[in-house]
Amino acid sequence: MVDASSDEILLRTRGLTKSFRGLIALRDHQIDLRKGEIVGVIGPNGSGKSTLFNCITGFSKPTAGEVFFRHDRISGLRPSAVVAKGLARTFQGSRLFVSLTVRENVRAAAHLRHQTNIFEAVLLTRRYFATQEAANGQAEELLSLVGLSHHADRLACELPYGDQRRLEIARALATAPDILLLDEPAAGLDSAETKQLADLIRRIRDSRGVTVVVVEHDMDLIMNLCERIQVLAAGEVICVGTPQEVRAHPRVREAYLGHE
Ligand SMILES: Nc1ncnc2c1ncn2[C@@H]1O[C@H](COP(=O)(O)OP(=O)(O)OP(=O)(O)O)[C@@H](O)[C@H]1O
Repeated sequence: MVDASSDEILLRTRGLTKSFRGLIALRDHQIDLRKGEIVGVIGPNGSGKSTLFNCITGFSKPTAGEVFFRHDRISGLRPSAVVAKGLARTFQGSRLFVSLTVRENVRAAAHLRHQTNIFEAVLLTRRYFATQEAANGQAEELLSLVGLSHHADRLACELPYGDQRRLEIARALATAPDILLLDEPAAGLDSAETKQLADLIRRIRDSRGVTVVVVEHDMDLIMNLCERIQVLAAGEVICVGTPQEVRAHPRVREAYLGHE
């Protein structure tokens, strides 16, 4: 069991801004993420939540501002370089390899971490086999963590929707991240599946020490799961606090909770 959260700051954004032809989707964003915390990002549709994830993970180039992971500036890096630093994400829609099995999906992601070069693969070196074995072991461990071991040999496209979402999380974890960013992980899940998801996210943090950021519209999930919540409205941070503080904040009620 890993200590819940520490004072170590893993991720910082400063002045992070993104505009699309004049429309400011994210303005002067700032957050300090502490190691081991579970943080929620909420806000009405179009408030900049996905833009924030895209700017942090290299899928979108910020117009201004910076992102730091530990002491490294990561803004401007390609998505694969951001993953290699230790940040993994899931997307709003499914991005599984539907024609691969569940196990193969996790193995494919593990390659981002356990890299072997083409010569080792052709020459079948000892290091190549060791790397393959490590990736296999890790895939089994992750499938067990997300409760999908019994589906390991099924095609990803055959899984029920809720299982596919958990497979996406296993795939992100296969890159051995320090920070996991989940974009609307509960979308399309029923209330029992959403509860299981919350348990899984807590398990991931508790057993692996992974810091988690969740963008979600499901208020019950956010309020029950997150220790700290940041609220965006029209691209700006309007409040950061505990679930209780956020719930009681007048600007949040006005911008978001009032329109539930
Ligand atoms: N590639 C793009 N080109 C132009 N405008 C964009 C682009 N991506 C996002 N936007 C705009 O930026 C604003 C913020 O969008 P974003 O998707 O970040 O919001 P969101 O909070 O994630 O919304 P939702 O909850 O609906 O997913 C919106 O006005 C959106 O239309």
